Amino acid sequence: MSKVIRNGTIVTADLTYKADVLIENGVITEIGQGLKGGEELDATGCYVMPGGIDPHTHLEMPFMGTYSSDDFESGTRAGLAGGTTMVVDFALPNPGESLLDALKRWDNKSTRANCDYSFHMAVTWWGEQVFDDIKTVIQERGINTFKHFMAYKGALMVNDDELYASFQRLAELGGIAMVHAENGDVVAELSAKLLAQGNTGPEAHAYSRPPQVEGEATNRAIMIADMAGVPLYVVHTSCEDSHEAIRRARMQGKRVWGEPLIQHLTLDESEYFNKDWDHAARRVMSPPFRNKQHQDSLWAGLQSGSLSVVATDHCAFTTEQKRTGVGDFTKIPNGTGGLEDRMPMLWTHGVETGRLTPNEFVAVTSTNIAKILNCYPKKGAVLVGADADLVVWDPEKRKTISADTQQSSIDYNVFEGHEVKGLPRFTLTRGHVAVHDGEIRCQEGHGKFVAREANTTVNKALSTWKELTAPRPVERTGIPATGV
Ligand SMILES: NC(=O)NCCC(=O)O
Ligand SMILES: [Zn+2]
Ligand SMILES: [Zn+2]
Repeated sequence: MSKVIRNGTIVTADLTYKADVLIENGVITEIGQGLKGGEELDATGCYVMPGGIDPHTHLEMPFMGTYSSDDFESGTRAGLAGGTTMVVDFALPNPGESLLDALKRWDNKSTRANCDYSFHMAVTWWGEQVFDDIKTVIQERGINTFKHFMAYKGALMVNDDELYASFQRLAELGGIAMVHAENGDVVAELSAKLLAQGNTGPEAHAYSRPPQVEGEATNRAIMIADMAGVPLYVVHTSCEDSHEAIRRARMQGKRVWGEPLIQHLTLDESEYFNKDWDHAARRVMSPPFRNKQHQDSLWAGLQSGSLSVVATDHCAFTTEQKRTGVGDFTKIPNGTGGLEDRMPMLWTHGVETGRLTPNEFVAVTSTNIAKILNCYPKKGAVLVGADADLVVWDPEKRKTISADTQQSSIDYNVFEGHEVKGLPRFTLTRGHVAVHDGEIRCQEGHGKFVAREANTTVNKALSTWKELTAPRPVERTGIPATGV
């Protein structure tokens, strides 16, 4: 049955106007005045926006001896409740495992998704197999983004030679490199020293990962990407040190994007000094929360365009899982939740405060990442022919965030007690109304994989420039004879 969203104001990354939206077979088929459809959704007083895309989640992720607790069912349900209609998760090969085998595991997990999803591929080791698999992953599996961990020494971390080899391969095949930018060697040394000095609590997690280690790794990744000629996406940019590197690179014309998280934008390091061990440990993630100056830098980056996307890095562990690290902060599983809260928190602290316009909100929660990932305008747009992944956003609707009412399966929420203003009235995933005025009507398994082709316009521009400016031998006349 067709649906029509009536009486709303459409807000996209660049336009704001009043119109109705007709949806047939999960796709937007008409935008205009006075439209009629089988089912009518009243958007009076609301903004009709592209559904959010969260490009950074870890659902049912094997990590630090356990699995993150939200899976593709509860995670995507949480996303939809907060206006997010697509997630991009990271497929992680074990050391020595082929990328394609890892992808099979992620294919199996994702069958329960309530909304559309895609994958980034992680490069966690390097060898001939990975070199070969990258081609298959890009050309046959529709995945064009590859994440590299510069941290988690002895587990997921790759070294500079591996980064360079992988980045070169991606440049050749039209992929995009992603990095978790922290100097893993220094973090390992600092962690051991802190433990030896008796710093065993969750606050030591923050001491072991100061902004400098993130800034250094970001600069290094930018340099390696530039040498390899590949576009670079820096995940969870948390501080000025890293932002400064990204800002400078962009001003130099390099193709680099930065992704702050809603947690880093709205929560700060004081959380780690809470006397309650559980409170502090629940907020342990990498990079850790920073001080207010770093937060201001991230907001300024979103305002000025030097940072492009707001994500969550949703990787939710229960209190019981966090308690594995009692007595040794290095054993606290790293990760926090946020899928349900990203859009309302960003609206409340961004749009309601005047830091962001509604159009900028759409850009950083949906449209920019759809363009970077190469799934625009199927996703991230309110256009005829686009998927009807939409959120009807009520700017007057309020709630207090609480674990008691959340969709996530964990037993707490890092935003507990925060008041938000601006929430979905309806969330539609390919035309299906998954959230109806506060009621959750998800359909398990409704989500489909979104394939993304390589060689985006940015890849093409960069390779053209690199070819034009490549080192060439100077043609000379009168070369002196050798061996005289
Ligand atoms: N961020 C975090 O602490 N956990 C998830 C894995 C990662 O992205 O580093
Ligand atoms: Zn990371
Ligand atoms: Zn992550």
